[in-house]
Amino acid sequence: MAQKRPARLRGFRAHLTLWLGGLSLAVMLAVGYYLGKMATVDLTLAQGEALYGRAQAAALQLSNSLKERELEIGLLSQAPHVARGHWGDPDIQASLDRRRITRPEYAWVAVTDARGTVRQATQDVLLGEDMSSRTWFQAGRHGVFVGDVHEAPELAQLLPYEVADGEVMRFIDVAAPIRRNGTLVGVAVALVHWDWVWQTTQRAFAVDGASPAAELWLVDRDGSVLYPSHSAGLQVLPGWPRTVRHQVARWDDGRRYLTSVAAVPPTHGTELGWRVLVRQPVEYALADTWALRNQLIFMGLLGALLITWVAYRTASRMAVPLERLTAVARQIEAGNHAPVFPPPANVLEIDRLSQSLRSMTQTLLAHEHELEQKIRQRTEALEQANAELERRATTDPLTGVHNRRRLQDKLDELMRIRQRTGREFALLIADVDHFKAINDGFGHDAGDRVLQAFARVLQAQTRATDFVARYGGEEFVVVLPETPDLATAAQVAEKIRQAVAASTFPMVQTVTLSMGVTVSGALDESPDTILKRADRALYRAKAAGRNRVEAVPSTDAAPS
Ligand SMILES: Nc1nc2c(ncn2[C@@H]2O[C@H](COP(=O)(O)OP(=O)(O)OP(=O)(O)O)[C@@H](O)[C@H]2O)c(=O)[nH]1
Repeated sequence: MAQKRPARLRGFRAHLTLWLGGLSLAVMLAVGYYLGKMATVDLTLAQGEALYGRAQAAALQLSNSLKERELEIGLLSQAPHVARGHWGDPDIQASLDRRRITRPEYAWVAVTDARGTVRQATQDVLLGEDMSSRTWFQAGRHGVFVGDVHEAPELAQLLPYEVADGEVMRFIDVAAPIRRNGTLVGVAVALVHWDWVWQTTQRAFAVDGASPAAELWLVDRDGSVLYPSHSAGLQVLPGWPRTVRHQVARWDDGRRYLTSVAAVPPTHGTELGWRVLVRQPVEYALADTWALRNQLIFMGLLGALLITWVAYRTASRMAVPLERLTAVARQIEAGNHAPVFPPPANVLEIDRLSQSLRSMTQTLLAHEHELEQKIRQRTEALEQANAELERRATTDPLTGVHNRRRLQDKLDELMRIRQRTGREFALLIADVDHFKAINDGFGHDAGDRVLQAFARVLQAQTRATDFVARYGGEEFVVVLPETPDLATAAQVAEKIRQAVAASTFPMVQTVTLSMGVTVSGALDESPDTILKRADRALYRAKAAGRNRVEAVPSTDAAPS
């Protein structure tokens, strides 16, 4: 089954940094977002109120401007020389002209009689014309009147006045009744250049440039644009609630504007129902708000970065001693029994870990040392046991000399050496004479003791490099590896024979032996042929009367 791959391991440092960094980023962004939202709402409200204030100021300015005109025409209508109703009076003409000249907003100032015929007029425009059907006349007979803005093409041709390119000359009618002793004798009227009134209003609006890119519009009671004239007639405030002072609205051009609407206060005589509308693109209106929001986001990110950095530093402070401890643990793992532990980290848990690792190492090392001791002791015991086993496996238990199995191995080894080096060796078979009689006469134990003493004599008479083994019963084999010469071998055998004959044995006192001697030769294929040859020589010695040595050369072929 395929093993699941382990997840990629991250260091303590990376873990702590990632977690704290991520957490602080999330918290900072959440707090920043919340604060930003609050600030945005408050600032947007404040901007809206400011814009509304400006719209209101403009509306007031407009209203005041109209009221001034209203007052002026009202005063004109009440002037004694006008109220007398003597329409030929040159003072009336002078009054009219004075107003037009001193106040450029007046396009035309006139007085009519009670029937609506123009009796005096600046520049004699429309003099003698019947104005009884005009709204201003109808309304002006009953009281002071300010009319809506209107165009007057026939008058525009007669009146010299500069208007901006693309603009149409438009006017506001201001009229007031002329009464003498309470009886209507006529109507005083002035056509005020709307353009002038509106520009005055606009100048007041833009006087300090506090609202960049803001536009001032005038809207009538139905929501149709009165000014600027390029948008005249446009419906701009469908569904604008009366109670709402300002709001961010998307306009027909697709842009979003902070928009504010203020009602133009009524004049003394007329409730025009106009409203001043101010709109400012949100990128200008809310620039401060957005800047604050960006600052908050920036501060949040900066804060998160700072916390991440602190987290990284803190994690490093803790990770470094941990990494050092890990290195120490690796040294111990690699067999270093005396690792150098790092200095205290001044962090309780890490120092405790270091202390634990140190004492654990000492305990482990003590155990390891103890284990090594035990292993060494056991190994020694095992080696001794093995040696003892080996000794027992290769030693004759009665006499202590090599046994027949060991003899076989020795002969095999010598045969291999002979094959490789050509070095020959001698082999002697010694047999106690009449041993049966000893057993029979003195008992089996006595026979054993004789055999032990016999083996000791054999060993005493041979060199350390020679090899003595019990071949079986009372037969022993002596191998002389460094004696390739038959005569020398026979001399050694003779020496042994004499030594045995001269020795005193337990119980039986004297013992003799017979020996067969031979040396290995080129024709010998196995140890067996050599043993058989020596045995033949022994047989000869026995046959020749015992207590003697018989030697057979290597070339002596076995009888077929
Ligand atoms: N005590 C004792 N006797 C043994 C041991 N091994 C063999 N014998 C005896 O040795 C005797 C050997 O007798 P034989 O083979 O007849 O030879 P011998 O009596 O020595 O006669 P020759 O060799 O002809 O001189 C036998 O009686 C065996 O029982 C042994 O380990 N201990």
